Amino acid sequence: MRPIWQLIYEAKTYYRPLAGAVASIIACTAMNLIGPDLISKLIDLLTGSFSQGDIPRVRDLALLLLATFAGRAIFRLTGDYLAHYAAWNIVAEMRARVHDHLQKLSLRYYNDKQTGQLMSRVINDTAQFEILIAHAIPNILSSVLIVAGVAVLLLWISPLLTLLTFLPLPLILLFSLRYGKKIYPAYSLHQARLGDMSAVLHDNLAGLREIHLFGRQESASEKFRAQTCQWRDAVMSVAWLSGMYHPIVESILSAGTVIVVGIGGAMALDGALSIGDIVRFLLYLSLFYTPVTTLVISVDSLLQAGASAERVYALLAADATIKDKPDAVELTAAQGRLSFANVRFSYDEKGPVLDNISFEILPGQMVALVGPTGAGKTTVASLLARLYDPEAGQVKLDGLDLRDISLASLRNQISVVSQDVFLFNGTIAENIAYGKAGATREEMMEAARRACIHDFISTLPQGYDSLVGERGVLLSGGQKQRLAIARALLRNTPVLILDEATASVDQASEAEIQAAIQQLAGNRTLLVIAHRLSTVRRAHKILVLDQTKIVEQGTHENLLSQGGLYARLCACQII
Ligand SMILES: Nc1ncnc2c1ncn2[C@@H]1O[C@H](COP(=O)(O)OP(=O)(O)OP(=O)(O)O)[C@@H](O)[C@H]1O
Repeated sequence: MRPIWQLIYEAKTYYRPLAGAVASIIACTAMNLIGPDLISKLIDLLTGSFSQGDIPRVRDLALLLLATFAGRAIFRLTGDYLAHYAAWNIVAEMRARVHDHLQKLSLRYYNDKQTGQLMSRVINDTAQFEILIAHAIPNILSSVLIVAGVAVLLLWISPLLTLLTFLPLPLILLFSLRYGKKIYPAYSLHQARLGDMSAVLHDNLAGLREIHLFGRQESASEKFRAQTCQWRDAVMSVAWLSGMYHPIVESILSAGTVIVVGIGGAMALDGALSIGDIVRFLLYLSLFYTPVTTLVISVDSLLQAGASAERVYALLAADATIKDKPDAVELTAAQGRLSFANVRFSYDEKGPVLDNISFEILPGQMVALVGPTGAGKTTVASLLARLYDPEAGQVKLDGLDLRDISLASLRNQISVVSQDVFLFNGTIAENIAYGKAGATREEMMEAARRACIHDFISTLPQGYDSLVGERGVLLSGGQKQRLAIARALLRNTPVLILDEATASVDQASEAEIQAAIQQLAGNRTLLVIAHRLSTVRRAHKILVLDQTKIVEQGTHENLLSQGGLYARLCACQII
């Protein structure tokens, strides 16, 4: 229940509409309670010594009843609107908050998470808050008010009959407590299964190309179907529990009606109660049963929202490990001196990916990082951009430990073109300008020219305003890479890291891009990670990474003459 209290506490920003909703609920309850009283008065009048002179009283009672019903409708509408207004605002804010938190969390957090699962928390779990705020809590409030009001009125009509009618209530309470214990885990499981199903759906849609290429549509369908079956089973277990609960509660409650009809009828015959009182008692009793059932359903929703709130707050409690120190330095224009000092880094308990790595890249130098696949080259780039922090040692820019520099200012000094280019669904211009807000068309075109993509863009009917499709599906791998290079060049940062940035580009274009990038070296620091060693021959220094260590470093000629790993790698590529 703690997450529910936390959510209710956080809803305080909407106290005005919520207070309005509460006031409307109270007014609506009052209207509900007045109705049976007016009807029984009418019956008393009609079954008593009714005369023509009583007609105005009948008319007044009817008009009052009409006003009560109209008032009830107006207050219900107002309460409903205000509660929904607050609820949907809270859901929207919560979704934005969870999204923003996800943006802040370090990459390490995502290592063991599935995108679909996280999407389910942002969309499905937060949707439960609307049910809580606009339905469960107002229903609980109005039910409690009606139950309390009706109990007082019933006691007032006949204390004996009331006590007899309420005999089954402790049974319902006991039963409800046991039910709560069973249904809460069932709701948690339901939300978890919903998350699993979203995760598989996300994988199957994102990996559609691979599914087609490997002819795995059937296995993808089976996987999704299996997940839907698990979700269905979880929903069915919730449906079974709540489906069983409601008829049982109703049956216990209906014992009350039997008692009123039997014992109340006998009391009326004895003259201890009037027919009007019996009718009033029965009308109030029917008012009493509905809220008791509603209360149960609402407690259900409350528990379901509790399970969702728990999942959402667990996500919000995850701490961003990569964050600014309170006294972080704002770097405005870095010189671009990069260094690793005895750096050790592991992704998990499997052991270090980098161990005791030290090197320095001077401003304006072009340094290449080469090595076998999986040696840790991309990891070096990630540490330089502070996507991760080292376990031991220091990564520095201009002699400052990256942990002492504000993240925003650090990222303003470094551009990284990654192996896997990600383009956003939008136009080519939007994707190039992504790295520099407010870039002019001219600047964008200049960057595109340097990345050898301008000519291609010019052939498109809509030029720079052409759409790239989701994740850039409308472009080839090489075109995407060139766009990503243009995006990085436009930023014009003192440090540029190219991680296999030209791997999908044909050799002629690669030579052109290399020449353009080479021109950049001199006034910026360049770290080039490449498998195609022909692209790194002119580097000031080549670092050779293998099995967590830098095993060789020097110029192309030096390293070739040493006849070590670099020479062997070059021999394989016959450069
Ligand atoms: N997010 C991650 N979680 C766990 N292990 C990872 C993660 N990313 C990379 N690794 C592991 O770290 C090691 C180094 O990976 P890295 O991507 O840095 O190698 P690389 O030299 O860039 O490889 P390649 O040349 O194939 O791109 C690999 O063994 C890889 O399996």
